[in-house]
Amino acid sequence: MGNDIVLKSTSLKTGYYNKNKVKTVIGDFKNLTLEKGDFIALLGPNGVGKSTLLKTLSGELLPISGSIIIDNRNILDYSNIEKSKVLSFVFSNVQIVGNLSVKETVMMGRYPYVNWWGKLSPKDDALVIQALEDVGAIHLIERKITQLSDGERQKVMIARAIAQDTPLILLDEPTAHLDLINRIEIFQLLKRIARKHQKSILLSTHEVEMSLQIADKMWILENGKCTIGTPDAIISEGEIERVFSNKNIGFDTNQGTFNYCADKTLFSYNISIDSNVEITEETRLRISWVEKKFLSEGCVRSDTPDFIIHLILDNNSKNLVWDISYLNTNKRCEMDGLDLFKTILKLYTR
Ligand SMILES: Nc1ncnc2c1ncn2[C@@H]1O[C@H](COP(=O)(O)OP(=O)(O)OP(=O)(O)O)[C@@H](O)[C@H]1O
Repeated sequence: MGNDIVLKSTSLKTGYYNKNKVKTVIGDFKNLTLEKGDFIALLGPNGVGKSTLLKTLSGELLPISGSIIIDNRNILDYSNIEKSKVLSFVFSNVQIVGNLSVKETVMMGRYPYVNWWGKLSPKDDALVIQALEDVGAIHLIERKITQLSDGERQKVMIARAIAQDTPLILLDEPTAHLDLINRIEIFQLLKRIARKHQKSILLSTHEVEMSLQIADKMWILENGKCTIGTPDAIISEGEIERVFSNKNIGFDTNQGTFNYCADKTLFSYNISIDSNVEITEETRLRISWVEKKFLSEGCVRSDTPDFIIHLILDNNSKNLVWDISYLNTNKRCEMDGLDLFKTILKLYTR
């Protein structure tokens, strides 16, 4: 195993045994490798087997077959205490045991290293402080874990994993239930940790757009198989569209974002801008959002459209207005996208 490889699995099958010892294979993976400093997002639809894979890689679940080597040793050969020195696992639903303080919670990450007398050393104390500083939660150190918000608690659980100081950190949906700012913060924080401490980090997530922007590599699970690649490779191979798009969700490969589309085509349109209109950034933005609205309603752009929509400067009001041509009718309406859509819909359905 190369020096930078932290985990390597070979011919790994994940899954479960029922009461009668009948096995269900959930995932079948040829080779999976995690290297030092990797920040990897594990993605896939609900129920595809992300948690099962993480639990198997962490040794919580036995593989159906195949091997997992961590730090040059088979995971089955590790005692629990030895395993907690090579990998830490952050769960999505934080199980709070007792009424511990933030400091005591992060201290738990140091228990694999307690000395003969079961005592934590000043070095352990320093590592706990450092971990809380790394996640930006040092100000919470004296608080009770039960008195934190979900985002704060998640940062503390990540601090505990940092304090555990393992080469490998696995996280199961660490951003579930968090608001956008906290989701981005957790992603960036984990990436910083991967870089700064050369940890290998694998997290399961449903954040496709964020993973494309922040992760080094993506592992995409589908039908029990895993496709691995950098975001640019994954996008250019059309993998995101294939796995995550459907008739209602389109993927914009240039922007790396999803667009919501309607099931049925309603009407076709074309938008143009009058030469008297000054095209500012705001106008351009407005039009692009009008088009998103149209897309979500099932309207398609066409060169031979049902509706010709022209953005003009109204001579009287000096405001920008939409001029709509449909059959032999002309109608005007406010710049607003919803107003435009409703006006067109009325003409179309009358
Ligand atoms: N203990 C279990 N015994 C049997 N089957 C299980 C068990 N836990 C999960 N499964 C099944 O294994 C499959 C994969 O579940 P898993 O939780 O790994 O999916 P996931 O990709 O993490 O899903 P989600 O995105 O919804 O969290 C599902 O069909 C699930 O019902």
